[in-house]
Amino acid sequence: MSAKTEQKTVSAQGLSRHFGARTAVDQVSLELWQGEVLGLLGPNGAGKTTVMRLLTGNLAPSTGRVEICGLDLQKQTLGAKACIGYLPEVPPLYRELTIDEYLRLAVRLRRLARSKTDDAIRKAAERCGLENVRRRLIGSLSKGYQQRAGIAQAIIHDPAVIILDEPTSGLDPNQMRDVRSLIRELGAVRSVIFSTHALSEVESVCDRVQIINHGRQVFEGSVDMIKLEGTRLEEIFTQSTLEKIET
Ligand SMILES: Nc1ncnc2c1ncn2[C@@H]1O[C@H](COP(=O)(O)OP(=O)(O)OP(=O)(O)O)[C@@H](O)[C@H]1O
Repeated sequence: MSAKTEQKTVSAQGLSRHFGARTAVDQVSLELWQGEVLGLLGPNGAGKTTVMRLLTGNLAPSTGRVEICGLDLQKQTLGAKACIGYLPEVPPLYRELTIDEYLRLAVRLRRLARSKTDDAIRKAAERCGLENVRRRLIGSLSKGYQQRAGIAQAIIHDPAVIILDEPTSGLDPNQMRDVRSLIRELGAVRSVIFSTHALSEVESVCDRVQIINHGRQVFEGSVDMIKLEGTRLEEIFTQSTLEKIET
């Protein structure tokens, strides 16, 4: 798998988030190092998106704290957010813009220096395999290419931490394979957290997996260790998310 280093990039402790009487996330902690890919798993409504929104500073926690590259997300917000790239579940795309125009907008939103704009767009487009469609309207591209555009905006500022909410959802098998290998490439030198419902994806792409159920962390472990022990992730998932029926 990838080359994990000693550099801790994400540290989230005791994160909870309530929406009125509903607890979406309950005391979740999470750590990530440079060169690591973490898969976030859980049934529908488990709290994965909410955890990601808390980690990216798009949502304030009810309790707990998040550090990104040693910066407190709530107190040193701008610095911490500059280290994060985020692809939400519904990618923030503008169908009427070309890829180039869209990435130019992403550069401006990230307040990168003007002199770095062209280079940043070229690198992000190259990394995401978008070189040949830079002048095409986003609305005219396939879902796979649109997803790549979403990832390109997330990495435009070369962040240390990349957070992707279901990046392969709705893609065909070839597009899935491409996005998975992109995640692996990104995770080789950065830190990536992504959510998915595809367990095989976690086994092939991730270094570690964390399972959430009803807002609580119910499993955390290394993918290599799971394989070494001869256990199947599917079994672990079923066991840790199984609803116990009271008799
Ligand atoms: N803004 C909100 N207001 C009220 N409840 C919310 C809000 N956002 C999320 N929730 C609730 O929090 C819980 C967790 O939702 P979340 O979207 O984080 O789950 P998820 O694991 O990402 O689900 P899925 O796999 O279906 O995308 C759900 O019960 C959801 O209804």
